[in-house]
Amino acid sequence: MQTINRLEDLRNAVDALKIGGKTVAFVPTMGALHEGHLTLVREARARASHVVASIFVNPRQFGPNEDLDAYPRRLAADAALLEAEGAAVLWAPTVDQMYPHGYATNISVSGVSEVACGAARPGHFDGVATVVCKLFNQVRPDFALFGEKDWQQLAIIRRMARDLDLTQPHVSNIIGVETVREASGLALSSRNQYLTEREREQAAGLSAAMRRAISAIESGASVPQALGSLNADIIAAGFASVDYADLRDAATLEAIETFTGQSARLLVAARIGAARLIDNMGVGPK
Ligand SMILES: Nc1ncnc2c1ncn2[C@@H]1O[C@H](COP(=O)(O)OP(=O)(O)OP(=O)(O)O)[C@@H](O)[C@H]1O
Ligand SMILES: CC(C)(CO)[C@@H](O)C(=O)[O-]
Ligand code: BAL
Repeated sequence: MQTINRLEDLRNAVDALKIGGKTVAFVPTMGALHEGHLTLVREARARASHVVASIFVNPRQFGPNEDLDAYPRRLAADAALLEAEGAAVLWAPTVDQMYPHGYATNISVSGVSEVACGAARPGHFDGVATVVCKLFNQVRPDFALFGEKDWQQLAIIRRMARDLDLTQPHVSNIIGVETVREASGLALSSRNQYLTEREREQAAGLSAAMRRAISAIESGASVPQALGSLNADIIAAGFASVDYADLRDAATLEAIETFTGQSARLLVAARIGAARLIDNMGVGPK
């Protein structure tokens, strides 16, 4: 595997990978890799001839009081994991390369970016859309893979690809991969490292509470009532606060007040210890 940190070298490497009509699948990450990321790489390998992964802790998607400085960075260990999974190229640009002096362009996807995590983290999804658009233009992959753990992010990237007529990748080749969980049900996340052992056990209560709320909604309970009980259950599990616990349309993320079997997603963000954890699950037809 080649680790590359100059754009010109990346372009040459990707051109070489594509010789003979070979395909490239791209897995963007912020590093601190875990089994969730590695599952994306395996899925990418199954879909394309070669895999390009990126590691870039993107300052534009962190708010002023968020964990940009504390975010775990361990490039050498991550590179070894990617190499063992058969990735061909690791693209690891610096902040100055991504946003050189004078950089002035922002991509903002309205609607789907404005609710849930977008309301709780102003500017976050502009930062995500902007960096992902740049990464797509830099790598020009045939496929790109994202985790469903970040469901709203995936919906925003698909909206952006559709709206901007992106072809590398085309929106139909932006692939969502099911959330990888610990045996306890806790969704794997780089930010789980901020949890103590006790908080990690308590955090497992989040997915259990979500599953109970989904059963209630699918059995006909009123959505506001089920979400009220879910909030209480999350706090009872040991979380300090709930940023949001919403039932939303799976694609547009519009709020759903009455569940009538439509394709819906239960999305939650809640705080425990030093971590803000997110999770989401499907409701209704799978
Ligand atoms: N548990 C998981 N299952 C599947 N995909 C995942 C999982 N965790 C992260 N991913 C995906 O990996 C990609 C890179 O995510 P990122 O590097 O931000 O990791 P993360 O664990 O989500 O970190 P964070 O703690 O910042 O949310 C994203 O597409 C994300 O959705
Ligand atoms: C997609 C992404 C790599 C953009 O920085 C990031 O938001 C992430 O890791 O989910
Ligand atoms: N995986 C989402 C990236 C973020 O929280 O900034």
